[in-house]
Amino acid sequence: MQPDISVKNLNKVYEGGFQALKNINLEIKRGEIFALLGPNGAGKTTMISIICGLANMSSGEVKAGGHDIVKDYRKARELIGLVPQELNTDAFETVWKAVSFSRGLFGKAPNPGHIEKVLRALSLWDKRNNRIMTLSGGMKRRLMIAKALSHEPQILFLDEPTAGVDVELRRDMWEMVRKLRENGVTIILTTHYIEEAEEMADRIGVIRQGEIILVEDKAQLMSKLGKKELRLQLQNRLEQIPGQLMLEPVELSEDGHELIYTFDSQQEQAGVARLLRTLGDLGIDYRDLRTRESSLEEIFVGLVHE
Ligand SMILES: Nc1ncnc2c1ncn2[C@@H]1O[C@H](COP(=O)(O)OP(=O)(O)OP(=O)(O)O)[C@@H](O)[C@H]1O
Repeated sequence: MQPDISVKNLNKVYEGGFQALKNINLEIKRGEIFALLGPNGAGKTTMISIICGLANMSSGEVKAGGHDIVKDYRKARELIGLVPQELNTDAFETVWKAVSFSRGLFGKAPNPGHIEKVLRALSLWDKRNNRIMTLSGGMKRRLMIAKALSHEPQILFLDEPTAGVDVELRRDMWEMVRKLRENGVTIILTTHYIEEAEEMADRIGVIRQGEIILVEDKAQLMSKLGKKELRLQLQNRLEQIPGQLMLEPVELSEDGHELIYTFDSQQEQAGVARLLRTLGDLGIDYRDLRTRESSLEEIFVGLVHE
């Protein structure tokens, strides 16, 4: 199946000469949730703006649903909904009008049935006659999504959908995004919140200083780059790591009561067996043994600081 979004050799050089995107290549599959993760200023918004037709690329080729976003602008744009970081709608407008108007911008015939469905799905139906200025912050966020869905897009971009949102609303948003995906919408979200990518994404792309440094299935990423840690609580305090363990990836806790052994998730368990055997040979007893896997956050921090 052709990808919903295909980006080839995309470059963006801003006026003044700053290169915000460097030869980006990326394909987004139909029906997936793709999280684009990167630190401040990495180029996430720039990339989304180009794909959504709000900014020009310097070179490269981008297609949405097979349509070139420059040569076949209208067809490509019709397929895409964008939830920007900030709401840009007249505060005096009503919810119903704002969402209906958004649909009209795409040249689509009015469809009150669809607008009603979207507003109900986003729990905004009761507020349809309210002016936007009377909505709470969370409702305004949902309104932005409603506007983006007004023209029935196949692909939805969410630019930091939960920045500054409380935990409860964040969970609601996640739930909503999942429902959209169930209905066949392809979703690309940018986020600073690694927790969000971990919770939601099927695949993750990491962008750093304008370059995509990795694209991977979430599960594979976590098993490939994740580390495991084995902590042994010692029966008796150690002054230092015994010579026999010097070549192993072992650390001694500051108080001397714990040995910490770190290994790659993918690595076979042979190292652990060897460690435990050596401890047995040395007569070092332990009371307790715990393992821990690194979170996506640790993987991400490791990646962007490499
Ligand atoms: N209009 C512009 N002119 C010049 N440089 C720009 C312009 N817009 C963005 N940049 C620069 O391009 C880089 C990427 O910015 P962008 O907003 O795409 O990053 P981001 O990953 O979305 O960051 P954040 O997470 O902070 O939103 C930054 O260094 C930024 O200063």
